[in-house]
Amino acid sequence: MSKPQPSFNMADFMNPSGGSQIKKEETTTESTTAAVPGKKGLILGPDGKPCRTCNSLTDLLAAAAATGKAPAPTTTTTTTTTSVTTLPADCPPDVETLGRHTWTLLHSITATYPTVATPEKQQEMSMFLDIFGRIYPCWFCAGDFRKWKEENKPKLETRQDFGDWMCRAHNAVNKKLGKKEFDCRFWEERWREAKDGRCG
Ligand SMILES: Cc1cc2nc3c(=O)[nH]c(=O)nc-3n(C[C@H](O)[C@H](O)[C@H](O)COP(=O)(O)OP(=O)(O)OC[C@H]3O[C@@H](n4cnc5c(N)ncnc54)[C@H](O)[C@@H]3O)c2cc1C
Repeated sequence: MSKPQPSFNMADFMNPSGGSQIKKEETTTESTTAAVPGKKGLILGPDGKPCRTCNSLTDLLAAAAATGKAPAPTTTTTTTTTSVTTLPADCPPDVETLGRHTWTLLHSITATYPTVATPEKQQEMSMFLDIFGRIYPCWFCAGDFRKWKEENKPKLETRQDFGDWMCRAHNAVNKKLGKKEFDCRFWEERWREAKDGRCG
């Protein structure tokens, strides 16, 4: 069966408005061009096409709208005070949706980790983190995660240590994106044992 042909030119997808995503230099061998610091435009994947899981929906839609291939992005007010551009639920994830769901998985893994882990469990988790850093679908996010992990060796002896380590890993990304850092004293309350009745 033949592969579907792309219905766009690469130049069509250079984002004229720049956008909010951090554009990172290539950090892995499997990645490609275009993501040069200071250069405006969508981040490309290994196939030379815009990488959906590396760009925000806002940027993807703005680029598509600029070429008349999609309507201009709309914003929706969520239950918080934040206005966000939202995807229909059956669309593939952008960098933000993928990130949000992945952090839920990663913090939930730490929250259910043994209080004191056996050497085997620690080895298993170490392998998981290595593989995660290689396969995460946003290639430059994965590269930065690997670099951070190299400089901050995973602490896998206890749940408390591992949860705190993951919280600091997440904060490194928050900091990079200019977001507020989370107070890691409260990671367990956030991801394991909510203190008030709202969470059941
Ligand atoms: C490994 C990894 C690397 C990433 N790298 C990039 C990147 O380079 N560029 C990019 O644009 N996006 C990146 N992302 C996505 C980014 O981190 C966010 O997930 C995305 O921007 C959506 O953010 P959010 O504000 O909804 O909350 P998220 O950051 O997704 O957080 C979800 C929830 O986790 C809680 N939380 C926040 N910080 C912490 C913490 N430190 N510890 C515990 N709980 C916390 C809060 O309750 C928050 O609502 C990455 C994601 C992952 C998993």
